[in-house]
Amino acid sequence: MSDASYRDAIFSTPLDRVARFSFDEQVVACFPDMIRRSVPGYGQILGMLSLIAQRHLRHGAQVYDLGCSLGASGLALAGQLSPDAFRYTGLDLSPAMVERARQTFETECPDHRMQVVESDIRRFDYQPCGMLILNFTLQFLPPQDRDALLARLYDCLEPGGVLLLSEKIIDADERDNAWRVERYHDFKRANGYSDMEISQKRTALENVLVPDTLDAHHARLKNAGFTRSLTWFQYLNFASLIAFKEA
Ligand SMILES: Nc1ncnc2c1ncn2[C@@H]1O[C@H](C[S@+](CC[C@H]([NH3+])C(=O)[O-])CC(=O)[O-])[C@@H](O)[C@H]1O
Ligand SMILES: O=C(O)C(=O)Cc1ccccc1
Repeated sequence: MSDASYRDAIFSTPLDRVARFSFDEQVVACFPDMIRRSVPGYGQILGMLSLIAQRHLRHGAQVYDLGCSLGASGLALAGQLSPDAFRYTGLDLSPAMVERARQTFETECPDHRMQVVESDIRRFDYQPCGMLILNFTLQFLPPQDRDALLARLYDCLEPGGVLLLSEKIIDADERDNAWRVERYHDFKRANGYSDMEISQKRTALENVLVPDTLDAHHARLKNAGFTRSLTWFQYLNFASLIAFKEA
C-alpha cells in the first residue's frame, strides 16, 4: 500500500444504504485528513501528550497506545522524548492501520523502540506499564466491555502511572447537548464537509461510536480503581481526561 494520504471523501456521494463505519482500507487511506478535519483539538491533544509524558513517565517505562491507528501518539512521543525514555507498544484491530503504523515508525523514528501489534485491546496480555493512552478508542468498544477493560488497565499500571483518555462526549442536558452537536457540525462544515457528508457519517457511526457523559467517564475510572481523574481538555463535544494511579 502507498504512503499517500488522501482527502476524506468517503461520505461525499449519496449512498442508498449507509454501512456501519469501519476502519477499513478506504478509511485508512484518508485517516490523517479525516481525523484532523473531524476531531476538534486533535492536534492540541497530541501536542500535550509528550509534555504530560515528560512530567509523569518513569524513565524507560512501557507505554501502551490502545487503538493506535496510524501511530500518531507514538510519533508525538518519539518526536519529543529520547529513545531510552520509553518503550512503545501500539495496539490496533485493523490490519490496514497496523501495517501503515509499522511503516511510519520504521521510516520516522527507527532508533526508538516502537512496536505495533494487531490485537483486540480487550484481549491483549498487558505487562506492567507507566502510561496508557486511549485516544478516541474506548468510544468504539461496546459499552458493556468498558468497565472490565479499565479495571484490567488499572491493574497493569505501575504506581505513579497515568492513563490518558480522549473521547467524544455527550451532555446529560439535552439543550446543552444539542448546542454542542450543532456547533460541532458547524466546525465540520468550516472544515469543508457538506451537510450530506455530515449526515451520512452520523448514520454510519450510530451504535458504532457510543459516547458517554464526562460524569460517566469519571465514575468508570473511579470504579476501575483510580482515586483521581480530571478533565484537562475540552473542545465542544470532545474531551480528554487524565487518571492517576497513586505512587
Ligand atoms: N477492540 C479494539 N481493539 C483494538 N483496536 C480497536 C478496537 N476497536 C477499535 N479499535 C481501533 O481504534 C481506533 C480508533 S481511532 C484512534 C485514533 C488514534 N488513537 C490517534 O490518536 O490517531 C479514533 C477515531 O477514528 O475516531 C481505530 O484504529 C480502530 O481500528
Ligand atoms: O466525524 C465524526 O463525526 C466523529 O465523531 C469523529 C470521528 C473521526 C474519525 C473516525 C470516526 C469518528
